[in-house]
Amino acid sequence: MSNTSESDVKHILNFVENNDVQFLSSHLELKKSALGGIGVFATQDIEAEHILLRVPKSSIFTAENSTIANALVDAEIDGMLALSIAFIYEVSVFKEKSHWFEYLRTIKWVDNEGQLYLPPSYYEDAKRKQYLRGTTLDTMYNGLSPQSEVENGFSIACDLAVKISSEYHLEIPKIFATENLDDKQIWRNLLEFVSVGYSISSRCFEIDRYHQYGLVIIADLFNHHVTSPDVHFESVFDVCDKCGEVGECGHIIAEEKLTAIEELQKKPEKIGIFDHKQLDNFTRQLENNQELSDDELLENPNETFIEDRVIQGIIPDECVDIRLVNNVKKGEEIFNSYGELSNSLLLARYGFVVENNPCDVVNMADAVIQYSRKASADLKARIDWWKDMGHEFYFVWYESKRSEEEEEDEEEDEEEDEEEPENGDSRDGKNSQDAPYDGENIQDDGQKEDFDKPSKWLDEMFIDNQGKLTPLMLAFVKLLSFNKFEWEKFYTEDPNELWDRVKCLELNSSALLSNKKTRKILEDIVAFKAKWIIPKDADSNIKILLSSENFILDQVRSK
Ligand SMILES: C[S@@+](CC[C@H](N)C(=O)[O-])C[C@H]1O[C@@H](n2cnc3c(N)ncnc32)[C@H](O)[C@@H]1O
Repeated sequence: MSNTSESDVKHILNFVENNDVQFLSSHLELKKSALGGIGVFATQDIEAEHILLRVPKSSIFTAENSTIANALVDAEIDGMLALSIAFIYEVSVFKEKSHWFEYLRTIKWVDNEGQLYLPPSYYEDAKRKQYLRGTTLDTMYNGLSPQSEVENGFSIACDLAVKISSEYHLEIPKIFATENLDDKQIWRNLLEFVSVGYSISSRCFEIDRYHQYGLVIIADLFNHHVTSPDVHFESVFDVCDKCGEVGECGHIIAEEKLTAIEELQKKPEKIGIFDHKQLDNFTRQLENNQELSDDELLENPNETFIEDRVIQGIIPDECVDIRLVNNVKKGEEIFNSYGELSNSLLLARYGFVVENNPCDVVNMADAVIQYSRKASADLKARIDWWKDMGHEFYFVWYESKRSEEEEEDEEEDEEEDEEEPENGDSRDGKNSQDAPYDGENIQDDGQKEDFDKPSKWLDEMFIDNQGKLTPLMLAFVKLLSFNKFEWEKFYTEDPNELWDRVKCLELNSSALLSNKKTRKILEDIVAFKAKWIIPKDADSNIKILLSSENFILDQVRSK
């Protein structure tokens, strides 16, 4: 989808040269990849742990670093929306005058034929959309419906452009100049806005609490590998969200001072009357700490950077790094991972899919609904119970059991690690372009909501690439397999009793398959999923996505 052309590599390298970016050019080259666009390739063998790229946060394109940063802050616009608006101003208003132009000009949102890159929710060809109806992209992520967040974002951006024009006398970017346009023309502008957002979010990284999302030169050229990524994106994420400082800064001191005042005022009986001297001592202590941590930062050595062009005075914690985690051989393409993403999510966020994607899944929501409609009154009662309360209880029980097991594993690992030396790297591994195409809507895995999810109980019904059911779907099948007596014995709406009972719903995949009754229930549900007929005239992304769903369901059918 969003691919860089070979002729743009020189602009990228110019920007690198002029912006204190450390790039291991002695061992790497940017050239055409078989996957499309540009990729990053090794020109010599490189061992794991080397840093391939170090970019000061001040050289990352973020809303905070952009020319219109103040206007965005004043308007309280942040996240991906701020990044998209800032990008549009740099490339369409400031152009050559922009500090960022040499880099941002290389980011395309239209293809060579002038067609906009659009996510499935905004495909203009109705047939293309139709081919994806009923797929996981549709049923699990609602990824074929226009996104209200994007459309609200567009209207916020248009209003802001008018405000900026009157306050700062800046021209209104064409994309936001909607006054006097008819609905059709406004829709075209909206589509272009969607396309810009889709393109930049397919290559942006989560930087830190201050910058939020940003475009990191060269880091955004690594293509995605599902199973064995070679690099890791590293950034100190926990910085002051007001100024971006690592460690104690004036804002944090002020915040801690405020908290201290509140604490002192809250507990007069313990601490006595509010004591200014006590508080000033506390503040001085914090200020001293800050000086200390600044010194520490300056001393931070840079051992693994093998580039000859090491720039003096760069503070590693104020940079983001791309670190190699695998050994790579001369001539190989070096890959990042954008996350363990199904084809539906890859298509929605990045505009491509992967053949034989081990992270692919098929959502069974539609089949479960149809199965439920045809079920007997007895089974319907169980399904209603599961929908109303069962799945929530089971989810909480299952998660707590899993975290207990993880804690036990960690304790065991810690015991084993006690003899081994520590790595010492405190940087966050905010890996990959795990960020959204529409900014506020598609989000980091597990942290925020993906699109408008239909309903959690259905959302958890899916089958993975190995033909395995999710724990909640397994439990659902087990519930349906109870005979009348077992169900009556199990059924309760008393939360205290339920906590103890839900554990008997636990089932694993091999137990499901070895039991005739549970296997039959699964077959009955899967029977509501028709096999996709692969349309000859569909594009390759659609063909791969549909074939992958067929492959996953065939595995269940054949068992
Ligand atoms: C962050 S960019 C990577 C660099 C990109 N190749 C370029 O030329 O700018 C992400 C885009 O690269 C392409 N891409 C990355 N990994 C891919 C893969 N495994 N298969 C197909 N396309 C991929 C997609 O077009 C995606 O939207």
